[in-house]
Amino acid sequence: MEEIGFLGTGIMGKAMAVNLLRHGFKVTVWNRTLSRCDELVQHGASVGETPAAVVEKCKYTIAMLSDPAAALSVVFDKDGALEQICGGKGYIDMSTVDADTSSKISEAITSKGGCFVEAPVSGSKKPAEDGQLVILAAGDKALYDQVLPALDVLGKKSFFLGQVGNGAKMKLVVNMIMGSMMNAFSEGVVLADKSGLDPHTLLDVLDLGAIANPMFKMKGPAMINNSYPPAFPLKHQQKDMRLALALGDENAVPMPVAAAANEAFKKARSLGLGDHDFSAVFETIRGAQSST
Ligand SMILES: NC(=O)C1=CN([C@@H]2O[C@H](COP(=O)(O)OP(=O)(O)OC[C@H]3O[C@@H](n4cnc5c(N)ncnc54)[C@H](OP(=O)(O)O)[C@@H]3O)[C@@H](O)[C@H]2O)C=CC1
Ligand SMILES: O=CCCC(=O)O
Repeated sequence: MEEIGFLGTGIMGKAMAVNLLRHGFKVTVWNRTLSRCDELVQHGASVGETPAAVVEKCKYTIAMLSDPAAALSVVFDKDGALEQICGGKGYIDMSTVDADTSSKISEAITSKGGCFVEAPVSGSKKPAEDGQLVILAAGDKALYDQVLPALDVLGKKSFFLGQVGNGAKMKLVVNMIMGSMMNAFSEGVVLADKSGLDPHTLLDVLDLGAIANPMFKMKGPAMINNSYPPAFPLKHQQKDMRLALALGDENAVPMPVAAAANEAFKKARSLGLGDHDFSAVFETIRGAQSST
């Protein structure tokens, strides 16, 4: 496949770009904080000075950026990707954003003759390192087919969901469920502990029953030790709850559970936990219990 551009080398972008390099792809990376590209250079990446420079060099460019503001800025600002988009170029935005943001980017790219696919992902740092993401793509089917060899390296399964916006919406629904689950799980672990049960035994019981899942299994032991090394930063989970609640507003879907979960993530952010893993929402319950 042609050389791939990669914009955004945070937790996910770095792991994904390294994975592409390991599988023999030529990759040119850019990150707002350029020094964060250094490690990728050691893995064989080239560096572009700006998003525009990366798009000029590469037929296909992937973006993996924190939120809607970042995704828009990297496309529309000076030296942004849009400056070099033209016929034959493809732009694949894998950031988690809302459908409106994705549509704005899609319209701008296609108005200059380029092709656009949104492709947010399920799965976190480790699945990104291992090429085990679940890819929720939508947009230009021809571009999707062209970049499948790269998506197949990044993920264990890709869904093509039709028109632009459907990938973004699917991702927000999934993360809304995940954020609500994390809150219920946190309450359960604290309740077990405070009522005299061993929380480790709770994890064993959960793991054998109908609500067993990789998230409880993976995050539970660290949470019990009050340890939250960032795989999925809490500030991004709260962004996803906010965007999912807005989608609920648009569609008149009552979501009281998600709204309460969002409040807990906001509280965690106000306690300075935004850069911790999203499981640090546990602290808002543990802390409330210990102060009473
Ligand atoms: N971590 C996870 O488990 C998962 C995350 N996601 C989603 O993937 C995306 C990336 O997440 P993750 O890698 O964890 O996040 P990080 O916070 O680790 O990285 C964010 C990236 O966005 C860049 N960025 C932030 N603001 C701007 C801006 N205004 N202009 C240009 N670049 C900007 C950062 O650059 P700089 O280094 O300069 O700050 C960095 O490259 C998010 O949308 C997230 O919701 C999806 C699935 C899983
Ligand atoms: O958006 C982040 C998703 C994290 C996960 O799926 O484990």
